[in-house]
Amino acid sequence: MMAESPRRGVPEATVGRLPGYLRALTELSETGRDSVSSDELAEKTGVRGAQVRKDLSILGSYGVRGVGYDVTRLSDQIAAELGLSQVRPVVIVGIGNLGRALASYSGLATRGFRVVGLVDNDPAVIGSVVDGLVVRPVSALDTFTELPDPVAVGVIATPTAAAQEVADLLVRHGVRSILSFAPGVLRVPADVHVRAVDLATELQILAFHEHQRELADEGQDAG
Ligand SMILES: NC(=O)c1ccc[n+]([C@@H]2O[C@H](COP(=O)([O-])OP(=O)(O)OC[C@H]3O[C@@H](n4cnc5c(N)ncnc54)[C@H](O)[C@@H]3O)[C@@H](O)[C@H]2O)c1
Repeated sequence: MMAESPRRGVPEATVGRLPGYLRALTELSETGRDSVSSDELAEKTGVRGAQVRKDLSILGSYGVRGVGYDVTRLSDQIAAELGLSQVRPVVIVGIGNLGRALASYSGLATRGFRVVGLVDNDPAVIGSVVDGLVVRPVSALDTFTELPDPVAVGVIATPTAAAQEVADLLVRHGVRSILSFAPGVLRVPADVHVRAVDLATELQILAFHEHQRELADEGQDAG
């Protein structure tokens, strides 16, 4: 059975496609478009038209025949479903190559997130400034988690060896959503949501497909 998000039975796979629809709708809106058909949304997001219609109907949105979906209304609806109507504070732990790049990534702000804290444990890094924010020691996590608007997402950009320790620390500070860039599995309590971005795994999957193509080509040459 497909996993469902806890609140109202929106399948996890549908949730995973909503950001793509929202990005396409934002682009359309920026070019002054008022409406869009499900087939155009499908083309822009690489999802089948029938799937787009099904996903949107789960949100209670049905296109008008011959007109399609209202771009603004659908964007608002998806943003509300994703909980983007409020800005969510983010703290990044591990301000090395990747942490610095993430801290300066403007796409976070335009998608409803605000980096409020940068944390590292290296005295050589602590005190440096990245995109207007001073890197703080790990002990400063309290400062961010006790804000009136506490940290919603903790991003882990440390080496793998430190990732579990950092995840434990974030959880102890009440962070319930973690995005980890460190390869490997994190053990967290059941009410903590972890998303992992593993670049090396993605590249290895591409390598597998390259390898299959090479084997097929060799087979053809031999035959
Ligand atoms: N750099 C990339 O392009 C890239 C791409 C994909 C994934 N990753 C992954 O992201 C992670 C970071 O990569 P990087 O290249 O930025 O490494 P990096 O070595 O440049 O930076 C890691 C930072 O984490 C800090 N750190 C280490 N232990 C810590 C702890 N316990 N608490 C707080 N800070 C701590 C270090 O002081 C350092 O500043 C790695 O797990 C890596 O595999 C990196």
